[in-house]
Amino acid sequence: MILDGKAVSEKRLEILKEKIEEFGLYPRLATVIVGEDPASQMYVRMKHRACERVGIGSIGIELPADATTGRVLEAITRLNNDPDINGILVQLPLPSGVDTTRVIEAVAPDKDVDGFHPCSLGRLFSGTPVFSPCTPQGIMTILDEYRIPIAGKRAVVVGRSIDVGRPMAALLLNADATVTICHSKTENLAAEMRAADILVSAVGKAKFVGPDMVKEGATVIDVGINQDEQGKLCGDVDFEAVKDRAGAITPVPGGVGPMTIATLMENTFMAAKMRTCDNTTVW
Ligand SMILES: Nc1nc(=O)c2c([nH]1)NC[C@@H]1CN(c3ccc(C(=O)N[C@@H](CCC(=O)O)C(=O)O)cc3)C=[N+]21
Repeated sequence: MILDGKAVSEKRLEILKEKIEEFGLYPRLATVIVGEDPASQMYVRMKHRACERVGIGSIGIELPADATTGRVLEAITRLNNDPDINGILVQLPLPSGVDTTRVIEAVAPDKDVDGFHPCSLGRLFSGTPVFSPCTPQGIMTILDEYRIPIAGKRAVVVGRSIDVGRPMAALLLNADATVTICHSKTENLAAEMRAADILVSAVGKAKFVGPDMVKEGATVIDVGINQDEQGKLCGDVDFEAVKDRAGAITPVPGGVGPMTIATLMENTFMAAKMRTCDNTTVW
């Protein structure tokens, strides 16, 4: 079975659009992009387009590639203090001259729709999440939509980044999976991966996951964004070689990517709702 992230994201965006209307809210997202990396620009454009579609206002802050950390922090402080902005997204990666950790930690936790702030990650790891990072949360949504059982299952996450691997493991653990995190130093990696009922690959290497690493019937989630020999977009998984062995598998494109954006919209709605309706501060 192919897990159609595009279709699930469309469905979730439609539902969200109705909810936003029903609540009479006009959430607003600010994106911050530093430099002119074409891929980053494309992702940010896609995010603004999604905002428009569901009734979220958006503004884009663009800083030059040589902006100092101080200059980026200044922009974030302004957005933190702007009552019209509910969510702040700093597009990653930042240029090497900018201190990414300081920038992430400068975002007000109640506007942290990316879920990368230590407050958000701390909540997630304690099992009381507020904003979960969009890519792993989007993966949970897709597993849920297709009714893939998680509780008690063996989940293996390959990759330990702050934006994908670590929060993915925390979300799966919160859903009662037995979770293993693998990384570049893992011994007997293929054997670890072969034990997985749910295998999440966030490695960044084309055709990294072959059939010898996949248990028959496993659910395979491909977070990779790579290029094949022809320069075509492809994931970490050798899709053609794995698809018949896997019980369920996400394609690239059309799998995890669209879910990331749909989840960002949901997080931004949640940020607006928290401020306007809940009348409580979760922090
Ligand atoms: N602060 C921050 N938050 C992010 O969420 C974030 C980020 N930085 N930096 C970069 C990554 C990457 N990312 C993607 C979003 C959508 C697709 C997506 O929709 N991809 C389409 C294909 C698009 C194409 O044709 O290239 C698909 O897979 O079907 C992919 C990747 C968000 N990221």
